[in-house]
Amino acid sequence: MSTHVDNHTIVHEKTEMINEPRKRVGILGGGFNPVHLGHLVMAEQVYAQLALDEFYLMPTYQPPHVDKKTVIDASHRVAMLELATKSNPHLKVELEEVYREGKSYTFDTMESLIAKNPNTDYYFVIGGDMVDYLPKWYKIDELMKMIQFVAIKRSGFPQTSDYPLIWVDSPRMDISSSLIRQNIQRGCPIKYLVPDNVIDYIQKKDLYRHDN
Ligand SMILES: Nc1ncnc2c1ncn2[C@@H]1O[C@H](COP(=O)(O)OP(=O)(O)OP(=O)(O)O)[C@@H](O)[C@H]1O
Ligand SMILES: O=C(O)c1ccc[n+]([C@@H]2O[C@H](COP(=O)([O-])O)[C@@H](O)[C@H]2O)c1
Repeated sequence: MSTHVDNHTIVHEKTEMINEPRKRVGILGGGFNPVHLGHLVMAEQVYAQLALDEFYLMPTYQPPHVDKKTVIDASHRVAMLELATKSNPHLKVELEEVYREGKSYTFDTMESLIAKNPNTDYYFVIGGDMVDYLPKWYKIDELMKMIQFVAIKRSGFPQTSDYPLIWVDSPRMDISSSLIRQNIQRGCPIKYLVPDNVIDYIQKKDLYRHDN
């Protein structure tokens, strides 16, 4: 087999890339400490309402801001995400930040993902509670030019921003990872708040009972 590549082949390949429809990919970044039904409902709603091609849940390695609490080891958070997304063919887990380690600044992550996938348009999803905090994100103005932010409307939080966000309406769910951790510590149920296979994992590994 010849490995010779002539100019005609290169031009042909470039034309193919240009003609290829751009891929539309959603990302929900978070601690997922642990993943809960609120995350999964948001992901599914944005995937469907924006007619995306794929959707990724992306665990942080280390939350980017110091005022955030610590998270348990990434290996457990990833294992729970794998279990939670197993039955849904278009929900996947993105491990970019876990592999990179260190603080998970979204700018660094998206710069790397865009370099690896230049034919993809990214839709980065955040809860409505995080919108007011966007001006404090690392290199936010550059990040805004690189990706499209999508905000999920959340009760009790304003639905306005100076940034060009897409607002998506999703069933309001008053669930958070903090609530799940609190329930576990207090011996309160987490059934129907977290997928059953994730509950099994939490019990088997004895997570969250002793610390937050
Ligand atoms: N119930 C929910 N409704 C809307 N957005 C949510 C909900 N739960 C989490 N989010 C959003 O999902 C993203 C990832 O959140 P994260 O993994 O930190 O979960 P969390 O439940 O907010 O965690 P914690 O309680 O530990 O702060 C964030 O943008 C957050 O605003
Ligand atoms: O890059 C930043 O400055 C930045 C600041 C706050 C949050 N984020 C990202 O927003 C996502 C949700 O954050 P959190 O703290 O609610 O888990 C997660 O992917 C973080 O990396 C990113």
